[in-house]
Amino acid sequence: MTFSERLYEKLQPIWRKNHSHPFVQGLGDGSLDPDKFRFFMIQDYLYLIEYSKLFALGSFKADDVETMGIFAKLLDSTLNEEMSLHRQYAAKFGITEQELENAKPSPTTLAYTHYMLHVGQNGTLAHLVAAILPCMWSYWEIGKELDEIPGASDHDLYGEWIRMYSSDDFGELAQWCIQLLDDLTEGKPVEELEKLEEIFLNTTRFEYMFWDMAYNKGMWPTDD
Ligand SMILES: Cc1ncc(CO)c(N)n1
Repeated sequence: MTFSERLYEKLQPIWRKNHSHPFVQGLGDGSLDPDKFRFFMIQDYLYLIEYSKLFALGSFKADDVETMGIFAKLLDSTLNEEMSLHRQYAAKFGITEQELENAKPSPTTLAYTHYMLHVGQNGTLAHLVAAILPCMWSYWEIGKELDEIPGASDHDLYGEWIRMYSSDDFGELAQWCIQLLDDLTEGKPVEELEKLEEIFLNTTRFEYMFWDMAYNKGMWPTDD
């Protein structure tokens, strides 16, 4: 069993919670309140700005030019392809680019991105990959699962999101990252694997918190 297979098997209970969250279920059956989706896409835009910096860090930490190049491709595809989806949705919701740039992160967006950046800046390349992998892997899995629902990927509001995350292009990047984690953990001592598993678990948990934050439009409880 590879390290990624071990992680996937062990964390299935949390992954199933993510997949069955009412926000995700609402994307699939089209019942999601558009206002919740609007909140989600703004927070996700802010999230991806910070998340993309991890790919720049990955390129810096990589030991070979090929891996550097793929992290550079991940940086480009996130900033210029994945986030173009958010800019298009923002336009649909009448949100200007200025509003998008001026939006403020929720506590969950702040905690999730800062956790990944902390791990990415202070850890090894394997730590960085363990931190970023639940993000792309779980969205690819969720995208494929929703795409199986008849008509879901044709929904006038949520269809484009489902098509993006169920696409072969997005899946290829997720699969590359899965393979990279397995390559980086080959022959590693059990203590190192346990540390990587903890990082992967934490960002898997943050994925659930992000769905929940979006569904409840959770901002700072102390603010009006
Ligand atoms: C919170 C979150 N997780 C994963 C992805 C996939 O890139 C995303 N866009 N946002």
